[in-house]
Amino acid sequence: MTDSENGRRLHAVDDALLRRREAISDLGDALRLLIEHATATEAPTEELRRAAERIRQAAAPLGERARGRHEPPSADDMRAGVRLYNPVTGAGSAFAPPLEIHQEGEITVGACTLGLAFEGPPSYAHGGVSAMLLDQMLGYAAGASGNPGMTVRLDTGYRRPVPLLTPLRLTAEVVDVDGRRVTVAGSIATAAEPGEILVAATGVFVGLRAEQARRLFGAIAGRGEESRAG
Ligand SMILES: CCCCCCCCCCCCCC(=O)SCCNC(=O)CCNC(=O)[C@H](O)C(C)(C)COP(=O)(O)OP(=O)(O)OC[C@H]1O[C@@H](n2cnc3c(N)ncnc32)[C@H](O)[C@@H]1OP(=O)(O)O
Repeated sequence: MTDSENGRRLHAVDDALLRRREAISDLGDALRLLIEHATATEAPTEELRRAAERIRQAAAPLGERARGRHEPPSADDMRAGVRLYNPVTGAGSAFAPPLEIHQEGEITVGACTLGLAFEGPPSYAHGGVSAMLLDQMLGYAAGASGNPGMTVRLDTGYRRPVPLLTPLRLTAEVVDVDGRRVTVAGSIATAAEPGEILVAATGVFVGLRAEQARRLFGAIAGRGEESRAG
């Protein structure tokens, strides 16, 4: 194969992957709309039954070719941090708000709006949802500082309830690195009043030893090697 033929082939693979990622995001958008409408709906009971039937029909072909627990999604790229089904940030996840995260210097900044599906106390977010957002934010900050790790501790202080259907601003910052142990602090506020902290959290993240990484993720890494080799 000539260089230009090889180049065209790689380009076609990239295009196919990009199209698949777009399709996954599109499906994620549709699922999130479905969840939000299904949570908010006061449609007649018969309409709920018809919708349930149509949704089962739509879901069936998606289940025909499904991956298993140790098989990463074909459109993901773990090394590049592309995780389309992450339940907090994944564009393809039905549950994800999704939270959008970026880095501003040393500070990790996140933005999202929680819909009615995330309700705990009436009109406010469930406390577990706030903890989930903060776990992701703090974990991202640890990774962005060059110290990726798993959460071993997450302390969450709920100062004010987090309003639904309101743009939120989240921040996180590494406060200490002690060997494999990284301590990160973060918070949730509304975008309109970023100075008023609603929820504050401190998390401890531990970088895995090689043996721990092999024990926990060896099966998945093995699959990655196989699919790259193939
Ligand atoms: C741009 C970059 C982007 C990056 C994007 C990435 C985004 C990702 C975001 C993802 C976000 C989501 C992330 C998630 O959701 S991660 C999912 C939730 N977390 C877990 O499932 C972790 C479960 N825990 C374990 O499997 C083990 O504890 C591991 C394997 C992690 C450590 O194994 P082990 O427990 O046997 O420990 P060790 O012998 O190795 O020693 C470890 C060191 O740590 C200290 N320690 C242990 N426990 C605690 C504790 N509770 N408080 C304080 N310190 C603790 C310990 O004393 C020792 O310190 P030292 O004695 O050496 O000083």
